Amino acid sequence: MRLFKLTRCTAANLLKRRNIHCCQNRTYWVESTVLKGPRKRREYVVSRPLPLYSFESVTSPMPCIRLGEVSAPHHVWTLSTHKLNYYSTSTDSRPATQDGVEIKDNKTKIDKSLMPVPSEDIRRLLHLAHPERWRLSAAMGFLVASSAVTMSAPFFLGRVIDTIYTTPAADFSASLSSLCLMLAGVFICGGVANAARVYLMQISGQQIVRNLRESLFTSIVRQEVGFFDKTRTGELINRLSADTTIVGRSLTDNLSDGLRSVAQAGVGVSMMFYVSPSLAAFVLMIVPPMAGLAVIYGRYLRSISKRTQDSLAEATQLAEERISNLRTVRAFGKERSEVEKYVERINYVFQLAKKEAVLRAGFFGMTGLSGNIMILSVLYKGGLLTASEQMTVGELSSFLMYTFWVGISVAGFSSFYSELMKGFGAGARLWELVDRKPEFPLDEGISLRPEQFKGQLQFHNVSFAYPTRKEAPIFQDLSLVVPAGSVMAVVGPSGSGKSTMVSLLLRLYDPDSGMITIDGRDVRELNPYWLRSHIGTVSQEPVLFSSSIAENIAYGAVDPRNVTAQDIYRAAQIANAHDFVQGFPKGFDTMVGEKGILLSGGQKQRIAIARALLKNPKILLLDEATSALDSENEYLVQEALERLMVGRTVLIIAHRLSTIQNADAVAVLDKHRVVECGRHAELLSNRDGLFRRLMEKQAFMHDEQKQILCK
Ligand SMILES: Nc1ncnc2c1ncn2[C@@H]1O[C@H](COP(=O)(O)OP(=O)(O)OP(=O)(O)O)[C@@H](O)[C@H]1O
Repeated sequence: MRLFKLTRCTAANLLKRRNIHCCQNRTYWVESTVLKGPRKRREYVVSRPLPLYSFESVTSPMPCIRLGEVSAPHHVWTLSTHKLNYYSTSTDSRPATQDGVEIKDNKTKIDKSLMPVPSEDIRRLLHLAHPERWRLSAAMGFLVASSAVTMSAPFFLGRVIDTIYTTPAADFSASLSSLCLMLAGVFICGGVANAARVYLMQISGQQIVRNLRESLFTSIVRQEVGFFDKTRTGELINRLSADTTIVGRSLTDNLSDGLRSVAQAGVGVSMMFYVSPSLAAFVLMIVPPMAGLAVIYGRYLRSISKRTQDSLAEATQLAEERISNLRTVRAFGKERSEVEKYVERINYVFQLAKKEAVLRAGFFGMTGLSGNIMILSVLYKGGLLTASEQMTVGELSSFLMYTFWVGISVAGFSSFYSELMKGFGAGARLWELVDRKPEFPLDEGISLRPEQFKGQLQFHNVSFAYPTRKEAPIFQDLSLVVPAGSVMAVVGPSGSGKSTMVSLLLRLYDPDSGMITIDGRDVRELNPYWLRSHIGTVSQEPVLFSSSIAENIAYGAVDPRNVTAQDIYRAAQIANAHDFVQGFPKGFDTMVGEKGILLSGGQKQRIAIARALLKNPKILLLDEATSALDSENEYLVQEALERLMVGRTVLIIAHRLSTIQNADAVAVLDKHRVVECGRHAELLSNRDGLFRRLMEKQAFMHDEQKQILCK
C-alpha cells in the first residue's frame, strides 16, 4: 500500500467533514490506491471514499491510526512529489480558497464524463437494484424464455420453408399443419413470457425510483440550513424528479433490453455459425469496428448528457423561482425579461441537445448502414452458396433472419449502452447528495431530553458569521440572559442580527464560538427534535403549506394525528382566527394556496399563532408583524400574540411601542453585540443611548414617551 502525505489545509478540510479536529503534531496520509488518473498529467480522480490515516510523528508514518473514510468521489487531486492538493471540479470558476482548501483555476478541470465509469458508481447502481433482486431474477427468467422463443423462430421458419420446398405432395398438408401449430404454441408462450418480463421490470423500476427518491429526500431534509443557503431549490427538484427516473430506467427497462440484446446477439451469432460457418465468418467482419464506435459514442454521450442535465436544472431553477414569485415579476413588469432569461437557458439546453442529435444521427446512420450492408452481403454470398447447393433455401432464409436479429440486437445494445451511461451520469449527481453528511446531524448521538424544563435562555459570548459569508461577522462576543417565564424584547437597526438570534436559538446554525444555553445546558447537547418541540415561532411573514387551514394549524402539534377538531377550533379561537375562518364557505377545510397566498397577511399571522398555540411550547420566538397589517388586523394579531405569550419565555423582535413597554426587559443590538439591556423606561432615560435614538427615529412615539424625553 502506498500513502501520500496531505498538506495541512487539505487534511484540515477532510477532517472537518468528519468532525475530527486536525492536530498540529500529527501528519495525515491518504491511501494512493484509490487515486486513478493519467499519471503523466499528475491529476487524479478519487474513485471511491478516501481511506485516511493519521500518524503520531510528523516524520515517521508509524504508528498510525486509520481514521476511516472520507467521501470525496467527485473531486480531483493533483500530485506533487509527496503531497496531494485538492481542487473542486464544480462549475464555480473562481480560483479562490474555500474552507481553507486551495481551488485551482477551472482551466485545469478534467471532464470526468469522458473517463471510464468508476467501479464505485457501478457498485452503487447494482446495490440499488439489490432489494428488487427476486423480481428482477424472475424477469430475467422470462427474458431468457422469450428470447429463446424469438431466437428459435428463424430456425423453425427455415424448416417450414424447406418443408414447403421438399415435402412430397401426399404428406405436405399434415406436416405443414403440425409444424405451424407447434410453432404457434411456442410463439404464444414467448408472448406471455415477454409480457411478464415487461410487467416485472416496470414494477421493479418504479420501486427502485421510489426508494431512490425516499433516500434522496431524506438526505435533503436532513441537511443543515446553511446547505440550502448555498444550493438552489430548482436543482434539488431536478435531482428528485428527472435524475431518479433516469437512474431507475437505466437499471430496469434499459438493463433488460440491453441484456436481451446481448443474449439475442450471442445466440444469433452462434446460430449463424451453426447454419453456415463460412457465411457467418464473412458477414461478421463488420462487427468489431462497430463495437469500438459504440464505446466511443457512449462516452461522449455521457458527457453531453451530464451537461444537458446540469443546464436543464439551471433553467428549471430559474422557472421555479420566477413562477413562485410571479406577483413580483408582474408588479415590476418583468415578464419579457424573465422570458428572455429563461429562453437563454433553454437555448443552451437546445444547443446541447443538437450536439446530442448529431451524435445520435451519425451513430444510428452508421449502424443502419452497416446492418443493410450485412444483409446485402448475406444475400450475395448466400446466393452463391445456394446456387452451388452448399446451402438450402430454408437455411439461407434462417440465416437472413438471424442476421436481421443480430443487427437489431446490436442497435438495441448501442442504445442500451448510451442509456446506461446517462444513468451513470445521473447516478453520480445523486450519490453526491445522498452521501452528503449534514454539518450538524438532526439527532444522531444526541439523546439528552431533560425532564425538568423551565426555559431560561442565555447567550454566552457568542460569535457567529453565516457560512456563506464567513468574512462578515454578525455577532462578536454577544451575551444575553432571558430569565425563564419573562418577555425579552429585542430591538436594533435593520441588519443588526435580530432574526439571526432566532435562527441560532432554533439551532438552524451553530455559533462559531461561545455557546447558547437553555436552563444552563448547551443547546448542542440537547436532542434537536426535543429542543425544537419546546420552541414555538411566529415570524413576520409566516409560511403556510398548500393544504387546508385545519391541516396548517394541526402542523404545530408534535403528533398531528392526535389532534382533534376541538383542539384546532380552540387554538383558532384564542388566536382570533375562528371568526374569519368560519366566514369562509368551506370553514376550516378552506385551502390556503401555495405558501398561504389565498389568505391576507393578518389572517396568515393568526393561523400561524394558532399553529404555535397547538404546539404549546415553553419558549416563544416572535417576530412582530406590524407594518404589513391594517389597524384592525394589527389589533387582532396583537391580542392573539399576548394570549400566546402567557406563561412562556418569550424573545420578541419588537416593533410596537406597547410591546417594548410591556416587556420585562429590552435588549438593544448593534455592532455585533447587545449594547444596552434593561427596562424600557431605564433605557429611555439614557440620553446618549442607542435605544433612545432609535425611539426618536420611530414615528410611533407616544405623547407619554415624549413627556419622559422632555424631563
Ligand atoms: N442566510 C444568510 N446568509 C448570509 N447572510 C445572511 C443570511 N441571513 C441574513 N444574513 C445577513 O445577516 C445580517 C443580519 O440579518 P438579520 O435578518 O438577522 O437582521 P435583522 O436585524 O433581523 O434585520 P431586519 O430588522 O431588517 O429584519 C444581515 O446583514 C443579512 O444580510
